[in-house]
Amino acid sequence: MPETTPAESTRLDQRAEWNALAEHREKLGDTHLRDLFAADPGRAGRYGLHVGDLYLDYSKNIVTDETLQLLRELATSTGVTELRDAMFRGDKINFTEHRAVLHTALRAPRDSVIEVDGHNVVPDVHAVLDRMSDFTERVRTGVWRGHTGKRITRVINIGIGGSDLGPAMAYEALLPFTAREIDVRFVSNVDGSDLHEALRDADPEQTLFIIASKTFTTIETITNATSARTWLLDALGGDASAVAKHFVAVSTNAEKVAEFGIDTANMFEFWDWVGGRYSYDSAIGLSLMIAIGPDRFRAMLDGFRLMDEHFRTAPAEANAPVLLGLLGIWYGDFFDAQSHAVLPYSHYLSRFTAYLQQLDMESNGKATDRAGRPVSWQTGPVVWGTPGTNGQHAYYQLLHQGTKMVPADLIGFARPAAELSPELAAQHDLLMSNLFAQGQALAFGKTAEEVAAEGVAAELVPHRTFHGNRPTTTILATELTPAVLGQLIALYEHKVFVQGAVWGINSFDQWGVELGKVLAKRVEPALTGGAGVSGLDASTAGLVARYRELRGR
Ligand SMILES: O=P(O)(O)OC[C@H]1O[C@H](O)[C@H](O)[C@@H](O)[C@@H]1O
Repeated sequence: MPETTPAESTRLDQRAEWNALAEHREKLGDTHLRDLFAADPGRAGRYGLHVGDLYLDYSKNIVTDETLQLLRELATSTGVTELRDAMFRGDKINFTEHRAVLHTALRAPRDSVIEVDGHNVVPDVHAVLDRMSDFTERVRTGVWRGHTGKRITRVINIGIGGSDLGPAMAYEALLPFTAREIDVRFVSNVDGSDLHEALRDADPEQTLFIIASKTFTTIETITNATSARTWLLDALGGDASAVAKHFVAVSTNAEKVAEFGIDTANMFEFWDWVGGRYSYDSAIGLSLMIAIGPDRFRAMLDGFRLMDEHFRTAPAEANAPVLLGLLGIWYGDFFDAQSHAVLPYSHYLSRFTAYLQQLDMESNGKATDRAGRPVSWQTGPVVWGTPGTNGQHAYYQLLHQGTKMVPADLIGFARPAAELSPELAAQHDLLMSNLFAQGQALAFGKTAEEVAAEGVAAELVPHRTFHGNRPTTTILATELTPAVLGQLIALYEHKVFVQGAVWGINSFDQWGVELGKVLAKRVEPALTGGAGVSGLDASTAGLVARYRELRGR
């Protein structure tokens, strides 16, 4: 595997392994999960996988042993293993930005050696983790105090995208493990209402802002951070030295942090080999660490590491990220599925799918292969979903009887969250019975004969029939702990990796977000009234003119 631009290679859809899958798909035709289960009593047991605290049941996927074998052959021929090893080794596989992709180094053991340009990055990772732990302890125990000597009771993380979604998701996920005396908030939107709500009942003397931005140039974050500083200084009598006690930064860009006015002694560093959407276990997780404490943060890192090791060492047939990645390719490219639903049966995972949207869609939403050619196959799916039972009473109708195939992951936990009362904990069985029932209904449906046998009027039978054959993978974990969350996130990180590798795209750049940013900069002066509207297309110019009129400008 070359370190920079990959050489021209056979196009994915011209590979023999791809064609073999296409033929196999044709032969499979309308084979129903009902037939697959009837023909193979051992299927459920065989298509199950234990990794750490997770159990994956993938038997409700429209696959046979042959399908899985052919998919693995595709993975082999497209060099997934080689690219994986190159990633773990620190090669610059993000070749459009000349960067290594080493989020796995963020959870590497202290004594391991991972080099980027001849420099071992592991001691740097642990030095920052140690500084984060020390700072966290000082905030949590009240040793770190605000400018006027009061304890910190509110932490506001200001960041967006990868500098927001990870800690915000994990904070929700691990709420039962958080120190409730510190209220942690996340502000991302440049809509002033977001910061307004976080500040509404905040005491400036007791508020700590974490300005989280890899580049420290992101307009939304810098704008919100500037407003937050004004709010603080206005409240504390304009003494600029107050900033040092109320603002810390998380970034790769010390120069910009200093320029903003935050002392780099109060900066927690990470590095360009950590992609934004892969960064929440770096210093970007500082807000989370303050919420759950350093020990639980490290337990979460252990969970990530467990999955890293599994991905690095398990054979393809028993490798969970490989398996999930290949199943997604199977549906996207051979069944024309356009989306993938992630449906957690846990209230605490309410932001989980939003987090995965960036992880997956920013990574694999690409249409140019690594050799610079347009792809002629499907790449990343639209990822969507919300917590389980709520979705059942909203959009599951389409999952069951709509015209689209939506493969789904159903995620559930054997034990309820630790702090529930016995009465509320007892509701867990009902929650989980819904998860199991949905997987069953989606896979097996209900035939017209079965409906008719229940005495349903003939004209209603077609309406009440469920075709079934809608694939799901069930991920069952013991309990939503920090370690389990780490395992789950790393599972999806590596799944996304496998898919990008097979599709032959660079999963680690994100040029697609640039154009809108550039245009926004061009449009803004026209909105505020100073500049004319020249250079805009007719539709946009019309909208701008209308906006100005409505604002009385
Ligand atoms: O952390 P920052 O540099 O502020 O970037 C925040 C986000 O903005 C960008 O638009 C990227 O698309 C994201 O990948 C990134 O996570």
